[in-house]
Amino acid sequence: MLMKTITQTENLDQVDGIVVVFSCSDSESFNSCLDLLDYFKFDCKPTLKTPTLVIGNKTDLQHLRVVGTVEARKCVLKYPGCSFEECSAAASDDNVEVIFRSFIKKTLVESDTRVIEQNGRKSSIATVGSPKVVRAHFKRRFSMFGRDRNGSN
Ligand SMILES: Nc1nc2c(ncn2[C@@H]2O[C@H](COP(=O)(O)OP(=O)(O)OP(=O)(O)O)[C@@H](O)[C@H]2O)c(=O)[nH]1
Repeated sequence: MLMKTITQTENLDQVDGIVVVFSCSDSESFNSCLDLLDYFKFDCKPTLKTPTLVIGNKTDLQHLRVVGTVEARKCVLKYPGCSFEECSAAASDDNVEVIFRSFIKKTLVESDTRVIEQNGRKSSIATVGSPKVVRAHFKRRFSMFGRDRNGSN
């Protein structure tokens, strides 16, 4: 299903971030994840710098775990621009939202930085702006995530 989504994506070099999810209880899914990282980071050169988050899901199934945290992190961090987290989408108290919010924040900063670099300007508002400017920037960019389905906050 994931591969289908990828082949349909024509402008991979224009994406702001990539999230790859595997199951900690399925070594095949981890191998597929590494195949995807090979594709993104080595075959698909324009996305080399694109922030990429790899998530080991299903940590609630500890008794079925076959992919170790240390091993997975070590493999993933070898790829440029990659970070690694683990979570459980099934455990209601898990930090899925925190992980995604933090990654989105990172992609927005890096995407703004890339745009500014492409436009040939010297500084980045996202990384060297005053705290006030940065706060206003994120408030604007995150306002879309704080709304419920009716559009109210
Ligand atoms: N125990 C547990 N089950 C999960 C978790 N996340 C997803 N699942 C279950 O795993 C199954 C597959 O989840 P999907 O959301 O369909 O994910 P998918 O990537 O399309 O899954 P695949 O069928 O493996 O390709 C479903 O039965 C989910 O309920 C998790 O964190 N813990």
